[in-house]
Amino acid sequence: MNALPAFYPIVDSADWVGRLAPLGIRLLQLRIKERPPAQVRREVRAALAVCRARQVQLVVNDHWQIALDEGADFIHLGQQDLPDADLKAIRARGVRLGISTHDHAELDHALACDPDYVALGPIYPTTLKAMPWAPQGLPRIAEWKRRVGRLPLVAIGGITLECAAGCFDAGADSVAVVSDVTRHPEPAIRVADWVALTGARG
Ligand SMILES: Cc1ncc(COP(=O)(O)OP(=O)(O)O)c(N)n1
Ligand SMILES: Cc1nc(C(=O)O)sc1CCOP(=O)(O)O
Ligand SMILES: [Mg+2]
Repeated sequence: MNALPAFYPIVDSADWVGRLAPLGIRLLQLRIKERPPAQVRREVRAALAVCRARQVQLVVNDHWQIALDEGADFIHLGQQDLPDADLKAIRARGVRLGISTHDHAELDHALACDPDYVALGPIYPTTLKAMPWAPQGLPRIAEWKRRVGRLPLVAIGGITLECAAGCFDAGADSVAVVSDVTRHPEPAIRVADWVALTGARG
C-alpha cells in the first residue's frame, strides 16, 4: 500500500496549482466546480503539466473521465459521484482512487470499492461548503483508523496548521486543506510552514 504525503492541499484552478507546486509539496487536488467540461479539461491539462515538471502527484476531484483521458495520478470521488463512475476503467488505467466518507454506511461502501485512500470529514466546522454532517471530531479519526487499518486515512474539513497535529495524533495519515492555504494572506509562507510541519512524516 503506497503511503500518502501528509500534507494534501486542495485548490480550484491550474493557476493555484502553478503557485503551490514549486513550494515543496508532493500531492495536490484540483477541485473544480460548476465549469463547462472543456474548461475543466484545459485546467486539468495545465495542472498536470506543472505537476509533472515538479514531481507533484495530481488528484482530480469529480471529473473522473477527464482525469483518465489526461493521465492524472489520482481521482477523488464522493459518495454521490460513485454511481456514475467506471471504477473498473479507473483501475485498468492504474489511476489511484480516493473516496469521501462521513458515516459508517459510507465507509462500508467506500471500502467495498477497494480505494487507495479514504477521506473522513468534516473534522471541524468548514466554511467552504454547506455540509449536512456535524463536525466529526478527533475520536472519530481514531475510530476510522481502526476500521481502515493500513489503508491511508485523510482528514478534511476546517483543518488548520495549528490543529493538524491533533489529527495526526488521532490516526490521520494525511490532512487535506483548502481555506487554511487559499484564504491565507500569505499562501506561500503558509505552505512553507505546512511543509516544515509535515516533512518528516512524508
Ligand atoms: C480529500 C478529499 N476529501 C473529501 C472531499 C469531498 O468530496 P465530495 O464528498 O465528493 O465533495 P466535493 O469535494 O466534490 O464537493 C474531497 N474533495 N477531497
Ligand atoms: C471539500 C470538502 N469535503 C469535506 C468533507 O467532509 O467531505 S470538507 C471539505 C471542505 C474543506 O475545506 P476547508 O479546508 O476550507 O475546510
Ligand atoms: Mg465530489
